[in-house]
Amino acid sequence: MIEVYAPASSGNFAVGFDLLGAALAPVSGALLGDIVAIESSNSGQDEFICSGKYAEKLAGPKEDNLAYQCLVHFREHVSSDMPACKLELKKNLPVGSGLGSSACSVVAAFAALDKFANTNLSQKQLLALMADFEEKVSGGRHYDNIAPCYLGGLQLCGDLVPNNSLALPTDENWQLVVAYPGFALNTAKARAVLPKEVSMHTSINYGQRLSAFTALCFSGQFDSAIALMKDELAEPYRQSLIAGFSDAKVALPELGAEVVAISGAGPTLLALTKSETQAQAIDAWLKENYLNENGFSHICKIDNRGTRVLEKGESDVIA
Ligand SMILES: Nc1ncnc2c1ncn2[C@@H]1O[C@H](COP(=O)(O)OP(=O)(O)O)[C@@H](O)[C@H]1O
Ligand SMILES: N[C@@H](CCOP(=O)(O)O)C(=O)O
Repeated sequence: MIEVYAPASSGNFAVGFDLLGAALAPVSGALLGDIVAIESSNSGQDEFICSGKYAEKLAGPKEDNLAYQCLVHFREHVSSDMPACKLELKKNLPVGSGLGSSACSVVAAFAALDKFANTNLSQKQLLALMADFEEKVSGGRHYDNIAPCYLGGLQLCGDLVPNNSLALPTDENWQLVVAYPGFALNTAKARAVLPKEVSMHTSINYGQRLSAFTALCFSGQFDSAIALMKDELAEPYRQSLIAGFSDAKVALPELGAEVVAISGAGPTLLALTKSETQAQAIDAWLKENYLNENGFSHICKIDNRGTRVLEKGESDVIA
């Protein structure tokens, strides 16, 4: 049996709407992401199981589940002679969270199928397959969850980027606090509130911020880079969809947060600081003030490993 883990990711990373995203690893060492287990099927037919903490949100027909759709697509279009398999999605991320939940299932499923069938697809082929599925559910073609989820790190990604993704250097001191408030916000819905067009001024600001952020990361000037982490494209239109976000945006800088942003399309909040003590204070404030009984908050670092095959026993500690 092969078990493939795909980490949660934070799309946009404040400064790169649809073009920048980071993979996340809780400092506790626990896994925050979906797992796909795949093995040969004894029945001679493909089998699908969805388990895990958030499986009940995907309790409908298996045909509605992205991981099952990946299996069907892979057999029809990539490897028709692949042996019959039993594929289990362990759904450990909440759906509609802003942590790249749909990307996580898609990436884990395709990576597991590629390994099981020994198809050895290239990075470009896999990312293209993954982006097709992300596009179907979210209402826009964006790589800012699938690329970091698959490759790890902080990725600048898009159709015009060579191989669709380029890893940026990051500061080892970054502490990323991600707080999921416990309710869902559908990505397609959060994209529908965005303006279809933006002004020349806004476009130029966006280009400046993202290009300067990228150049500063490459020259190791991380403090200047994070000073540019501002989202003028999506946050102004989305913040009213996220109860508590505006209050957190005011409160968290007083606790040392250098950036407070919406993670992906929300409702997860992303806060960045360089101090462990401040990260703990931010995490405590969010637990007290931002979450309902279904929410969670984790202090994370950037996950530089991305999607990977788990060793035996490694899947035991789920965040
Ligand atoms: N395995 C899966 N993981 C996540 N979402 C799935 C999965 N299978 C189907 N879906 C559907 O895809 C949609 C994903 O919603 P979206 O808001 O894009 O999630 P997220 O922002 O967490 O990626 C939901 O309608 C959900 O029911
Ligand atoms: N760039 C996308 C990111 C969506 O991330 P998700 O985790 O909410 O699916 C957007 O902002 O719409």
